[in-house]
Amino acid sequence: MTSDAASSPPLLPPAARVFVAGHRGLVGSAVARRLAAEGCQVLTRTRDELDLRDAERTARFLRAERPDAVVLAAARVGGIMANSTYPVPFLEDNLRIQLSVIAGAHAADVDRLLFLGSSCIYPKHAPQPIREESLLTGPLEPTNEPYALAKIAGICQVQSYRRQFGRRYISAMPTNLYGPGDNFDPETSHVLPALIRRFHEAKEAGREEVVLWGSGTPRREFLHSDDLARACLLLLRAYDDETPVNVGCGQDLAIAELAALVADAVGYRGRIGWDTGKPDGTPRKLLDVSRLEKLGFAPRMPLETGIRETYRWWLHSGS
Ligand SMILES: NC(=O)C1=CN([C@@H]2O[C@H](COP(=O)(O)OP(=O)(O)OC[C@H]3O[C@@H](n4cnc5c(N)ncnc54)[C@H](OP(=O)(O)O)[C@@H]3O)[C@@H](O)[C@H]2O)C=CC1
Ligand SMILES: C[C@H]1O[C@H](OP(=O)(O)OP(=O)(O)OC[C@H]2O[C@@H](n3cnc4c(=O)[nH]c(N)nc43)[C@H](O)[C@@H]2O)[C@@H](O)[C@@H](O)C1=O
Repeated sequence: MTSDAASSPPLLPPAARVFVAGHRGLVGSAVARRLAAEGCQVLTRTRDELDLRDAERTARFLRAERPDAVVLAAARVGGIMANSTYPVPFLEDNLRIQLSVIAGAHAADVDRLLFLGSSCIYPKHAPQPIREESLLTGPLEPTNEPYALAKIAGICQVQSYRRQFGRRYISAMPTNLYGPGDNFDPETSHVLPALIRRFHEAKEAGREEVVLWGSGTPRREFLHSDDLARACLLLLRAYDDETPVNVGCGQDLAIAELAALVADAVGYRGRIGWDTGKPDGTPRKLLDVSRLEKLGFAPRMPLETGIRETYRWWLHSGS
């Protein structure tokens, strides 16, 4: 599973040049910070400079730059409502980006690539905690099926380049993430930044109730983006197998419990209501992270601290 055989080149050379696709996003920005802190050279392009859905331009860019490795953290991403409202771009943008970047990396003879998937690739009712082996064993959660199918195609693409061409491409499946640089738009974001914003605005306006989506009973696992970035570095350096690797913290909580934590961090003291007309999504999504733990990973950021730091970041970000 791991490979640092003396005969083969290192999976990630010291001071490697790494193209981080999606470097302005939650994940890409954390990965770029981590790579730079560890002495790597980070190569970036904004979406205006290079739309990664454009296969020809992406291939040309990768051939010209020939990085040592690619981290594919560019994607069409969003919370439960964005996924269910815009299924077409969640399917098509992600398929296009993956086709451009993964095929383009191979054509440019880039031998190392990390593809970021998501825990939503697993069946809606997968046994908990979810092992990597649960992939393709049951029906998906309908609210994010197009996105999940695109991500499953990405995993298959990575595995196919390994099998047919011997490429050292790998996939990581992160749990729900949060941190600085997240999307705080109340309609399209994930739950944690949405709650920070909703509670903050209610506190500022002196409102007595905030109504959240769904029943509050679904359970989710949250990992800080800096912890994810450390996991990505570990995988780039030490993992070389076709099985995707789950990335999480190994603990989950109900959305109602998360709401209480966020309200406390923000200082909102009013009531919390639930709009059960809004979707709950998957009832539970807790990853089995034993594969990653065997490589030496342990998360560092406690959820309460991470929420407080992310709230502070957002207050000062002006976003
Ligand atoms: N956030 C989460 O909770 C989770 C995320 N993941 C995975 O992590 C990865 C990154 O997600 P995250 O950082 O949260 O997402 P963000 O939305 O924060 O960032 C996505 C990045 O992709 C870029 N991008 C999107 N479309 C294009 C395009 N056509 N051409 C070039 N760049 C593009 C965006 O550019 P721009 O800045 O210009 O918009 C942005 O920098 C995704 O693969 C996602 O599936 C997995 C599990 C959970
Ligand atoms: C990472 C993952 O993210 C998405 O899946 P999700 O985990 O269901 O995402 P979410 O963060 O949007 O919601 C989590 C829970 O929280 C509840 N909830 C309450 N109040 C708000 C609220 O105000 N906003 C949001 N977004 N959710 C809320 C919401 O009803 C749900 O029960 C996937 O589409 C997929 O893209 C994916 O991979």
